[in-house]
Amino acid sequence: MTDDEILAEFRAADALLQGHFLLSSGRHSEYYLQCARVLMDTARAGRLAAALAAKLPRDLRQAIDVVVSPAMGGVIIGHEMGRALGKPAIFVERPTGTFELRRGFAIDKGAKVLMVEDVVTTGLSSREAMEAVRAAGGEVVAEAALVDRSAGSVDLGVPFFPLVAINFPTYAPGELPPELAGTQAVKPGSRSAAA
Ligand SMILES: O=P(O)(O)OC[C@H]1O[C@H](OP(=O)(O)OP(=O)(O)O)[C@H](O)[C@@H]1O
Ligand SMILES: O=C(O)c1cc(=O)[nH]c(=O)[nH]1
Ligand SMILES: [Mg+2]
Repeated sequence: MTDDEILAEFRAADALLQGHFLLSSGRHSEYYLQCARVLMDTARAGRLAAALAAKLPRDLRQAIDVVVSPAMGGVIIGHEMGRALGKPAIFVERPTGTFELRRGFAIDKGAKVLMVEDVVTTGLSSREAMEAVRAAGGEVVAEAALVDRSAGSVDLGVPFFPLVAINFPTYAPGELPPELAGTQAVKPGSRSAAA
């Protein structure tokens, strides 16, 4: 799929939002990609996962033992990636603020893990999820995501395969541009404000 075709899927799902958003990292942005709206169409979710899986080198695809995603945003695309790759898909979640495996999920010692996210902005959530995977005994060999909002500038410490890379500017709370300053930010994601 071309970048234009992928962004057309986001527009068709009314998932490219404009306003004032507080992101998971604490940064602010005028734009938000609501991947949950893209993935609510199961055929579209399957199509995008197949396109993302096709971006992974063949030897990497074969080496992966398990797909792990950070909840909530990573769960659906992680599950679809597991289906596309023919691998099991599990997730980490943070009911107390730190990612952990629950629900009877476990990772075999040394298992090769593909981390799958919906969106990567600063990479903070990805790095936190990778810590949980390593603590559980897994080896993170790569990450895949629907969208890299850092337009290639983020370093996750492992090879990173986004379906599309976009540069939507983000701002620290004290550095808001005039069009955002003085407007109330909406926080669509589920990371607790305290985490
Ligand atoms: O690269 P980052 O700066 O960490 O930003 C991206 C993260 O933000 C969103 O999750 P969020 O924490 O909002 O919660 P959710 O997945 O539960 O919606 C998204 O799903 C990524 O996990
Ligand atoms: O950085 C984020 O929290 C974020 C940005 C975005 O565009 N979409 C999303 O789901 N999360
Ligand atoms: Mg998330």
